[in-house]
Amino acid sequence: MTDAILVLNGGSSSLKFAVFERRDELPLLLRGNVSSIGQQPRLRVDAAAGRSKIDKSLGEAPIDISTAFAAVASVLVDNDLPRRIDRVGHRIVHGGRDFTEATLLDERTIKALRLLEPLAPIHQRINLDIVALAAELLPRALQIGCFDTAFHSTRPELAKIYGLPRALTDAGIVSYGFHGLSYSHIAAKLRDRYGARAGGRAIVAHLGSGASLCAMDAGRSIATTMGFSTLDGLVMSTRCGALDPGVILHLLQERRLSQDELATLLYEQSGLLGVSGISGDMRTLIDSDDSAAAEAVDLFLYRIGREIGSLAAAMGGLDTLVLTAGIGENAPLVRERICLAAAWLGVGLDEKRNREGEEVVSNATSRVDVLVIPADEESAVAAEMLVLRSAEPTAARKGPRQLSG
Ligand SMILES: Nc1ncnc2c1ncn2[C@@H]1O[C@H](COP(=O)(O)OP(=O)(O)O)[C@@H](O)[C@H]1O
Ligand SMILES: CC(=O)OP(=O)(O)O
Ligand SMILES: [Mg+2]
Repeated sequence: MTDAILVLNGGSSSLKFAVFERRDELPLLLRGNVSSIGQQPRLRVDAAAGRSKIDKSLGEAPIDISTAFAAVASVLVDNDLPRRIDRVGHRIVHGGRDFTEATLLDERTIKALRLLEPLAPIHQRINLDIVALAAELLPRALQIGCFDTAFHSTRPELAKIYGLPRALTDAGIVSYGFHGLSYSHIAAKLRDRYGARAGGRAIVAHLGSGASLCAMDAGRSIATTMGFSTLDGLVMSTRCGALDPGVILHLLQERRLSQDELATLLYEQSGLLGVSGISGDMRTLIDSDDSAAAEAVDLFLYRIGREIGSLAAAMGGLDTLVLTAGIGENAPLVRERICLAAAWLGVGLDEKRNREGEEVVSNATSRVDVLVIPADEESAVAAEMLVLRSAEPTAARKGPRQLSG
């Protein structure tokens, strides 16, 4: 019997996976992840009905995506799941202009998505390599892509265009925004809690290895800190975040960096890692006594504080603040400092609730509800796959446009 959906979510430091029964309520069969892929990888599998939890090291050295996938595949096999899976849903980070809904990943679509690799170099290739690995393991299953960029396609035009000549905007050099599957899951949770207004004017902080903020009005994206590529906005684990474009010109013209050197610098050697010189992992930095580690954490938080002000301005106020993803869910200190930075907007934190990891962490006098909601891109992907009416995707029928000059 084939009745299950496998979801695969390749992030910049992890490969997360979940298996759901293909029914409206999406009962969860199994969930887990390989984390810290570039450092000291670990495999974790949550306990599902009648099965025991796994939490084990995969060695001291970084691993590549096929090794991480092999660990996931062996968990699926051990649980006798491959014979039940007939659809695999993939989180694909960049959908460009054409892919704004769940889409069958046929050869032509994969080719179009490969063209977007330079705009998300530490994700897109890996996401598409995962599609190939999954097709090898489950040759009879449909492979379906769900896109991080799609959720932000509803933003007003002014939130998308840059102050560049019109021809470049027309060629697709616009802001796309990312982490949309995480935001769409949070929007669904806010609707469950508050009804159709979904917490009114909300800022959601997705703080993982990659980090961004999204301003949502009634559950729809109004603005977000990431843009054309996954470099923009906040300071991240190894990515620089927003940067004066003059710095890029300087590095090219005066320092004579090659294109590859520049991409490596901005995507892999900057952010928390570059500023601290120690690590891109927030846990390590919080535990460190080194002043450079403290400065990296300070910069991360300073930029979040400023961007919260900017996004609140875009919505004309703030009713709800949500913290999510690896750092947002697990670092009470980070939550405390974000709430302090947003106190002028009426945010008040209940320190005890925050330390104890409650879902609502705002205090009784706070004008803004502050919530901690676990990121669940896997459920968002599974939900999109359920509503996929036809296996033939609109975007692929239209024929994808390329980003071109
Ligand atoms: N207890 C913790 N305290 C601080 N940071 C944490 C904690 N647990 C996880 N993190 C951080 O979360 C980040 C990874 O988040 P995650 O959302 O899993 O990343 P991604 O999906 O981008 O691979 C890492 O920087 C890690 O240090
Ligand atoms: C888009 C992005 O940065 O994703 P992640 O945080 O999973 O690396
Ligand atoms: Mg992630």
